[in-house]
Amino acid sequence: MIELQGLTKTYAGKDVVEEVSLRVESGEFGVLIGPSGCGKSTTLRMINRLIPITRGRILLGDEDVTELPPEQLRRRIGYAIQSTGLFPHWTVAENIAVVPGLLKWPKQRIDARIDELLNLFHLDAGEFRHKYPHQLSGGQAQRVGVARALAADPEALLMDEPFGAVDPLTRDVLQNEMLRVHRQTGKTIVFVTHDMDEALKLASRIAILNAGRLVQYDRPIELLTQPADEFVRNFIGKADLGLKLLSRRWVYQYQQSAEILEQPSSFHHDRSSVTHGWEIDDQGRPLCLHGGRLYAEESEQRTRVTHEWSATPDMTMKEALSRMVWFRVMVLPVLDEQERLIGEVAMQGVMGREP
Ligand SMILES: Nc1ncnc2c1ncn2[C@@H]1O[C@H](COP(=O)(O)OP(=O)(O)OP(=O)(O)O)[C@@H](O)[C@H]1O
Repeated sequence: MIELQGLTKTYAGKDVVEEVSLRVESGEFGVLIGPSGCGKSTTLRMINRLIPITRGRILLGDEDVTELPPEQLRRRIGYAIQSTGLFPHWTVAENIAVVPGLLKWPKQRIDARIDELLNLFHLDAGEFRHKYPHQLSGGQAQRVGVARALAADPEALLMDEPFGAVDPLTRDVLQNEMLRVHRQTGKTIVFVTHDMDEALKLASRIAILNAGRLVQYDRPIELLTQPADEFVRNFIGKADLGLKLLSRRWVYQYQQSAEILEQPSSFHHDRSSVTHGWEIDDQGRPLCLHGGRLYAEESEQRTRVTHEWSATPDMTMKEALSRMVWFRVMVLPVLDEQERLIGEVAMQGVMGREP
């Protein structure tokens, strides 16, 4: 747990962070967001004492961080930043080993930890251990940066716009990995971003700062449905509120059972309704959708299931809806890890309930 109590930072007589109080519970994913210059990074850097506090207190568990010895602070709080901060003349393994080395872990334990972390981020240890930062793509370097922050198994992880510098596709992949790693490790995270979509996707709680002050600290859904004031409403962006809500909903919440056709060849679409069914192979993987197209004249067509044209339970409903629109279908198959059909998610299901 990390708790800020009346946290204040003053530069040249001006409060750039002013009386900020909030609590990120153990295992929570807290996000700090706000316009440029609102004090996000300053707040984050006070937590690990890179910047001295002017007033107020920060607790890690029930201990005041200003009273922790530096090596304890390094072990208990990991830190990852946008530019990764990897040492360019050190290999990936040497970079990850920095804090465990400072803590004088035995070599064997450090080696095992490096492999474990590279695996966690789906980087092949044999291949990546010996690479130098310039031999990595932006996304790979970012993974190594986060792996390094996790090296000594800290209870909390601070991240300052870690995915700010990568392209949108890689960013999406890294965000998904971050969610998975958060689920797997249960770390308490404080994450700074200026991207509302990123915040809504990752956060269990979002703190909105404006000019050094905390304006609202809430769960994403509450922020979207009950913004504290006009500033928050504008900051969230009114335009695609419905889609933003769906970015906080997951396919498994909308998943329904799928009808499997015993005799696909005899399937005939009834034009008055949107009935449809799935043809599967002997492994249970979907081959085709019969019916279920967006337009009536297409409704008798069979649609071959492809990897892109499907959903997984942990996909956001925004992504699922986007795929339905793109592929002009009313329904997507939901697949398990072996790509077997475990259900379906339908456009009607999205429309038929409150977001
Ligand atoms: N060392 C410093 N001396 C004086 N003022 C500073 C210093 N560091 C930051 N500031 C000021 O404090 C305010 C908050 O800065 P901070 O970097 O925390 O903002 P931010 O919300 O992280 O912004 P961004 O999204 O642009 O990174 C800004 O107005 C900045 O100019």
